[in-house]
Amino acid sequence: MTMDHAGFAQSIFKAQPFSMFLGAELTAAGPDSAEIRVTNRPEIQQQHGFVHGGVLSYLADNALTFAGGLALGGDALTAEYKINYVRPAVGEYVVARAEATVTTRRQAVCQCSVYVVSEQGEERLVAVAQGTIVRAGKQED
Ligand SMILES: CC(C)(COP(=O)(O)OP(=O)(O)OC[C@H]1O[C@@H](n2cnc3c(N)ncnc32)[C@H](O)[C@@H]1OP(=O)(O)O)[C@@H](O)C(=O)NCCC(=O)NCCSC(=O)Cc1ccccc1
Repeated sequence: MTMDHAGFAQSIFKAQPFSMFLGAELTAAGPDSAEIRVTNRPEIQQQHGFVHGGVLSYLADNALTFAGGLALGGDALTAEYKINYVRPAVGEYVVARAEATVTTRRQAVCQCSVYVVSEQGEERLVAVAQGTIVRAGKQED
């Protein structure tokens, strides 16, 4: 049976109160990839008017884990990730695109790029992240 990746991912995403609080949208999901966006607004910015690093981290964390969870075929959690903020995010919205680079029995190593998008639709890379996503659930011994 073919898995409905987008439907499965949307059902989990909509059950995340924090994602709903931020007004985030899961805009794409595939067998080993995910895209999440947040519209820029003053409430998510830091004191210089840049999108707060915590929001960029949220986007990377969530996109990495959706990509990894889809690649692993079920419920998953972020074990760790690392992020580089390479340019301030100033624009209309921020979007994170993640994919699983390596998937093994227990874990998926995933990479993510976060872009800020201008009113004209121009994308600029603002952060890059890599994380390890593991299967969720207790070990049955
Ligand atoms: C500054 C650095 C970290 C390092 O730069 P370097 O390696 O020396 O490289 P370089 O100088 O080449 O710059 C690279 C690019 O960056 C641009 N640019 C640089 N500075 C500015 C500027 N002032 N304004 C505008 N743009 C600036 C620069 O034009 C260039 O862009 P381009 O290639 O021409 O298009 C840079 O990577 C960066 O800003 N990252 C994003 C950091 C970020 O947004 N963090 C999250 C928010 S903080 C937070 O939430 C937490 C918090 C808690 C408590 C209190 C406060 C905050």
